[in-house]
Amino acid sequence: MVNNPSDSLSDVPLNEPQTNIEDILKQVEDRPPEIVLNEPQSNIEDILKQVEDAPQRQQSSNNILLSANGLNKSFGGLKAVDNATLEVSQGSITGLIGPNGAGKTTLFNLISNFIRPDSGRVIFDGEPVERLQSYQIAQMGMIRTFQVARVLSRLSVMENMLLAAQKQIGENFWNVWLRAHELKREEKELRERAIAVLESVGLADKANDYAGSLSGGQRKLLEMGRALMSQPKLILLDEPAAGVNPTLINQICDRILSWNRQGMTFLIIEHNMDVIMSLCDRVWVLAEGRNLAVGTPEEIQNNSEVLEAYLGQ
Ligand SMILES: Nc1ncnc2c1ncn2[C@@H]1O[C@H](COP(=O)(O)OP(=O)(O)OP(=O)(O)O)[C@@H](O)[C@H]1O
Repeated sequence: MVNNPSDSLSDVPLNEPQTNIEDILKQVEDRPPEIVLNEPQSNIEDILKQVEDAPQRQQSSNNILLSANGLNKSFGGLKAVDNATLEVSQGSITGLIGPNGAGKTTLFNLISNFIRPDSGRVIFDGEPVERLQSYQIAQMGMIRTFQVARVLSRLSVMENMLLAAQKQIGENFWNVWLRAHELKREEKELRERAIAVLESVGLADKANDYAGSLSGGQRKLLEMGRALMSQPKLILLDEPAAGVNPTLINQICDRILSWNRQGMTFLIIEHNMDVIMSLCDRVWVLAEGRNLAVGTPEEIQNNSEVLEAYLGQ
């Protein structure tokens, strides 16, 4: 006689699954000790990390938005940045100056992680960032510009602005292409914001021109506008006045001051001392990769070591 499957099922005692659960619970209880030991180890690491970070979190609550400590970077035998320290207070315009080759741009690159430090620590907005990718730092709200403005020449000024508003996910072609397509959804709101920012940098009438047709100074203004589109917490400007005519320099300074009054924090590398003196609350001086001085613009202007470093050049 062939067994009916339903008959055989009905033969299974009802309490069988309960027995299985008990077995499973027993197995969990009997887990090998090494599995259990792993858990406290990772907790201890977490706790140590929290203790390590505690002073910096404290600093952050003391109004320090960015702090770099003991940063080092060598290129072959050349120590470009040598145990450098720098702090930027929330809401400030902080200057970074020094003779040619002092290591200012390298320090910018280390802070924004365009290059990795050999050692040292960077805390941004209360978090250590020296191990993050540069795009992750940008996503956290630290945006930088370059000595030679990096605009997308074959796109219009407006397209440059719209792309900058997207979450920074790296600069390769496909990421840019993906971003361009994602834009469709939120375009209206972004366009309104872009027009407002372009008006504030005096480029609204160039919105439909190719970015490549702009002058060097206008590209710098566009780069600053792009930085603002992502609504950052801190903007790092690398020589905003270099190669720019005096009228545009005044316009750039006005814009920086006006955005600062609205709450934006800036760290600025600049050789033009008039710009540094008129904009900055506090100035850090580097020479040969090392910290030489820090103080108000007036203090720095009258610091004999700083004058010597520049004259020595
Ligand atoms: N990628 C690199 N490879 C080798 N050397 C480098 C590199 N980048 C910078 N340097 C060297 O490191 C030193 C510091 O350069 P850096 O550009 O940071 O100085 P800087 O203060 O920004 O100078 P400047 O005011 O002229 O722009 C210089 O001697 C420079 O030649």
